[in-house]
Amino acid sequence: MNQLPDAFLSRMKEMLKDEYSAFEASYSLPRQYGLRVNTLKISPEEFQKISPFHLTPIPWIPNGFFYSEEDRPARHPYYYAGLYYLQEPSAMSPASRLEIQPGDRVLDLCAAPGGKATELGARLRGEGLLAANEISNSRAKALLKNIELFGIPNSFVLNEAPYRLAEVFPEYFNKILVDAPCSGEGMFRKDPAVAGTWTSERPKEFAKLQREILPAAAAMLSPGGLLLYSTCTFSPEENEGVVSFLLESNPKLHLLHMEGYEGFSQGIPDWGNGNPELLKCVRIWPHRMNGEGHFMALFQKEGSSLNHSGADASLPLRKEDRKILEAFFQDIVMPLDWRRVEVRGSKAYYLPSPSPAVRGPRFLRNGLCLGELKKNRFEPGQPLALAMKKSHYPSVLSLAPEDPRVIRYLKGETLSVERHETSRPDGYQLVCIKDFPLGWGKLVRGVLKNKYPAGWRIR
Ligand SMILES: C[S@@+](CC[C@H](N)C(=O)[O-])C[C@H]1O[C@@H](n2cnc3c(N)ncnc32)[C@H](O)[C@@H]1O
Repeated sequence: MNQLPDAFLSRMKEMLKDEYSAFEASYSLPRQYGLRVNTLKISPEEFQKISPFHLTPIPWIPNGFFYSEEDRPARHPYYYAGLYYLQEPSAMSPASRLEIQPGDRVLDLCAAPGGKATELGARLRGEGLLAANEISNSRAKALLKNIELFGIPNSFVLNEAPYRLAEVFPEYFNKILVDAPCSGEGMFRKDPAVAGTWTSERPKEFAKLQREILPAAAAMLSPGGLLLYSTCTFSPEENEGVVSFLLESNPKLHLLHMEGYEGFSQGIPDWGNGNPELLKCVRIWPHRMNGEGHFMALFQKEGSSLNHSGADASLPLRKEDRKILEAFFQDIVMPLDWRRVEVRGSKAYYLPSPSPAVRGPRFLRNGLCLGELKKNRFEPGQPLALAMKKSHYPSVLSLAPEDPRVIRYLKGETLSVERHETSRPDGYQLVCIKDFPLGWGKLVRGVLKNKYPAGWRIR
């Protein structure tokens, strides 16, 4: 670990007093590696059975595991099947403490690269809406890819400033996560470069930004709805200070207790405006548990939930498009509500329900991309493959993890396939690793043409 900034250390000394030496000593310990199972695709128990990694459950996250540095799960084909997300263990906490029910209207306002949005989306189980927003265009693209990899079928991916979204979605969402841009003091052990960019001005600058973002989130929260604010930093002004500001400026918001864990510490009222309610906030300290550091506050807005029963907005499907789509989808054993299928340009999408008719915000994706309509035929898309189960498609090439063709498939190479390996001798095959789809291939006389998208291929 490089030398930490002096101004940071002396502020932490003042904050932590007797505990400071334990905090400082935690920086000489190795960082923690975490993996969160995608429960849309596999249960944590089943994953443990098939996983080749050294996993130990993370006690405060039901689907989270510590893994060993030598495991390298980012290189394993299961990663490309979207079976898990690699995430620092304390960063798993915010999404786990925002209760999600299938059917909820969920907004992740600062979502890229998707560490928390993928978990929120998985817990919707395909019902309701996940709106994942990211202000930076390049980061929003990474977010989209992670949402597609996870197979989340009911999402919007947006690229907007929070205040612009607030104009479009007044009191619309009943669950909102604001995992705010912050000075990142809890990242110093994981990513020493963050320590290099820290200055003593950073907390104040970020607190200003957080005070701009949170009112927009509060305006989009429906009565009775829940808002979780989180940062990965320790500075009081970005945490208890910002929470105090939000409570003072929004009298309808109240703090709630979160499901505890022995290592969680309370917020400190004196680090905000002295309001004893701040004790309900949670601080994760690296010297008190096996995580790098986080802060969370869970708010509820007064009132009871509004009924958003507005009709879903989808364009009518042209007869000829539907005919082409039906020819492909008649084979797929996956429930499809045709009122939610929309063709834009040459691409077909499956819209979430609800799918509010909104104008104005920049969308990177509105619904699940099913694939492309070509002249009188349909080419299924990569996001569709990842949102499917092996049992949904009648002809599957199921490869064992150790089969060298898995890596060759992920590299975009053409594969040889024996006749007995698929049910159909030609046409589209859903290529799977064990039971989990990786993408499409098209079989012609024993040769599988690779349909794995060029931008996703491994080198
Ligand atoms: C802590 S990161 C989010 C991490 C993400 N939730 C995850 O778990 O993968 C904060 C995000 O806020 C975005 N951001 C920066 N300025 C912003 C602003 N003014 N309004 C909204 N988001 C902003 C950053 O681009 C960054 O992606």
